[in-house]
Amino acid sequence: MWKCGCETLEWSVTMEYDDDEEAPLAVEINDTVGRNQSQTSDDQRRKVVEGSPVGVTVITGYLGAGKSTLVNYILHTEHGKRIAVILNEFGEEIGVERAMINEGEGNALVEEWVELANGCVCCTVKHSLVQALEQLVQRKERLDHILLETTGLANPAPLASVLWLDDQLESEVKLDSIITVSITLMLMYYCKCKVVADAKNLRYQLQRHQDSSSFPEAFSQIAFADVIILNKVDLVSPDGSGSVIDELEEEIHNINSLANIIRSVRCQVDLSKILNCGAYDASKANHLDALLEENNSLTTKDLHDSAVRTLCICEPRPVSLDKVRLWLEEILWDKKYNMEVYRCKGVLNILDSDQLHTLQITDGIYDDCVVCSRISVVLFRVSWPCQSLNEEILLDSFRTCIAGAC
Ligand SMILES: Nc1nc2c(ncn2[C@@H]2O[C@H](COP(=O)(O)OP(=O)(O)OP(=O)(O)O)[C@@H](O)[C@H]2O)c(=O)[nH]1
Repeated sequence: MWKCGCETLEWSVTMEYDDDEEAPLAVEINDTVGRNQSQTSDDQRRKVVEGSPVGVTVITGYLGAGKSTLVNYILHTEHGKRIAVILNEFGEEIGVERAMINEGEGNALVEEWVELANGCVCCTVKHSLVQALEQLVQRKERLDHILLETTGLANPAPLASVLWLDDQLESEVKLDSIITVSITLMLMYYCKCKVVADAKNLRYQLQRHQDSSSFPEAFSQIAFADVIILNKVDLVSPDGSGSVIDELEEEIHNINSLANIIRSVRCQVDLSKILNCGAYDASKANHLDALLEENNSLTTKDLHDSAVRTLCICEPRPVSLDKVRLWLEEILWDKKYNMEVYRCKGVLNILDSDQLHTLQITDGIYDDCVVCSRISVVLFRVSWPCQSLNEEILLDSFRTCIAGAC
């Protein structure tokens, strides 16, 4: 991790994975939120505490696929479960993910939040994940389920081995399922070649990954999934049907014949199909063993697409929303600085506004919305192929968004 700060503008660029692990941040316990949601009787609760381990659902999916949208949907849906959420981010943009999940009406009903920053949960902060799980299971009488949202670049294999094979943990937590959220219409920037991965191109992209020895994220996320949510079908066909999507499903099944594929818009899926799946019973052991074997030879570097880099800009001074929009327009659509941005998300501290603004850009589609009150720091996350990265230009140009700046 390379970091630079000046008096008024702090920023950091994640150049490569940091070996130094940090303990999980702020395990926060909310005594009231979610309580009245539980419909489990005391007897049932005792049984849970004494007997069954807490189920963990791992939510993976490429950058911007809809992982937070899914977590958000689960947390805002009536299911009577008391859920803890573990969030993982590459950089220091802790708070951005959580703001995205709390988007919409009211706060999400969460028993506990654990935030794992400064690295990817599948490699550099794997140990922190184990610590976080250990802390959570100590309070398992308060919990029915744990959701683990990974970064968009996480490879599920190391997580599967931690959750499924760790003897220390296996009596207390249990891998319930790995859910991969896939973007039906996807823009991929991969090395020097730009691939528009609509249904047709996704096949090319997957084939490419299948043939490569590096077994990168998008492919492994599909290979390891128990459930694949084929999200954003609205961007391909209005009613989520059609031969293009059928073919795409077929391709996915060629990679992972066991996965259950669910088409969705905004991850609105039947929760009974994704929670308490018990996907890792004995019958799946051989399949998982084979996949884990395939991943064993990989190093940390192999786990990730080295063409993707992340920049996080933190600015404590309020910014002008109009100027931010203009700034983004120039970068994303006018290509003023000749950069190819794949994903951008942020929380904005807007001048004279006591509301929290989030912004989201995936595949060139812009979303901004007001979610709730008060924020003191602006956070951005931008990922793009490293050959076009120019941090200084981005940072300098972002300064023009500060309210009052010329
Ligand atoms: N059109 C459309 N947009 C969607 C759908 N699902 C999610 N989105 C939008 O896609 C953007 C990214 O969604 P997120 O849930 O933040 O994606 P993510 O996978 O958590 O993103 P990262 O954590 O950055 O990898 C947001 O602007 C969502 O509102 C969908 O089904 N259709």
